[in-house]
Amino acid sequence: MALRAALRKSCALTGLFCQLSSSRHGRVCASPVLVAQQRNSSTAQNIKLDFDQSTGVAVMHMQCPPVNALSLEFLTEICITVEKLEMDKSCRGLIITSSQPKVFSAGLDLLEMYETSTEHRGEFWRAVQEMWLKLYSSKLVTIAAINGSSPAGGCLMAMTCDYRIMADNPRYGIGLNETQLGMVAPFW
Ligand SMILES: CC/C=C\C/C=C\C/C=C\C=C\CC(=O)SCCNC(=O)CCNC(=O)[C@H](O)C(C)(C)COP(=O)(O)OP(=O)(O)OC[C@H]1O[C@@H](n2cnc3c(N)ncnc32)[C@H](O)[C@@H]1OP(=O)(O)O
Repeated sequence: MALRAALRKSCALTGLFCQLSSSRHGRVCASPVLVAQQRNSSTAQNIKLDFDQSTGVAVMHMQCPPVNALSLEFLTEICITVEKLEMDKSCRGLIITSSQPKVFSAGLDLLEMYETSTEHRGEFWRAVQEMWLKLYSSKLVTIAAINGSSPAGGCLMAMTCDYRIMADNPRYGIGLNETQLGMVAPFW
C-alpha cells in the first residue's frame, strides 16, 4: 500500500504511474512472443505486460516463481519485452514490478552458475550485461517499483532504471551483496 501511495504521489508529477495497481483502465496486454521466437527464446511466460496505449505507460510484472531469479531465459524475456516496447512509438514509460510476494527479484539465478558449462555461463553473463545495458540506455522512462527484497542482480536491475520507489517495509532489503557469495561480476 505504501508503495502504491508513493507511486500515486509521483504520478502527479509525471502522469506516468497511474495504472500500476488496477485493471480498470482498459489496458491492452502485449506479448513479446514474436520477438522471442526471433531470439530463439521460449514464450514470455514469466512476464505479464500491461500496456495502456492511452497513457503510453507499460507495467511489466515479473512473475517468475518463486523469487524472480534472473535466469538466462528470464533475462532474455525481459530484454525482448523492453525491445518490443521501445519499438512501439506509443509507449513512453515502463514500470517494472513484481507479482511475487515479498520479493522484487532475488538477483541472478544461482543455479545458472552452478555446475553449468563455460559456454553456458558465457551466454548467461552476456544476457546479464544485455539486460542492464538495455534498461540503462532505454529511451523509455523506466521506473522500478520495488515491492519486495531486491538483492544483488535485483538491485542492479533497479539501479539501471531512471527512478526507484521502494515499499516501506523493514523486512525488504536491497543492496549489492554478491561478494558475500564469493562472486565478482566480470568485466564487460
Ligand atoms: C555483470 C554485472 C554488471 C555490473 C556489475 C555491477 C554490480 C554487480 C551486479 C550484480 C551482481 C549480481 C550477482 C547476483 O545477483 S548473485 C545472486 C545473489 N542473490 C542472493 O544472494 C539472494 C539470495 N536469496 C535471498 O536472499 C532470499 O531467497 C530472498 C530474500 C530473495 C527471498 O527470501 P524468502 O525467505 O522469501 O525465500 P527463500 O525461502 O529464501 O527462497 C525461496 C526459493 O527461492 C530460491 N532462491 C532464492 N534466491 C535465489 C537465487 N538468486 N537463485 C536461484 N534460486 C534462488 C531458494 O533457494 C528457494 O528455493 P527452494 O524453495 O528451496 O527450492
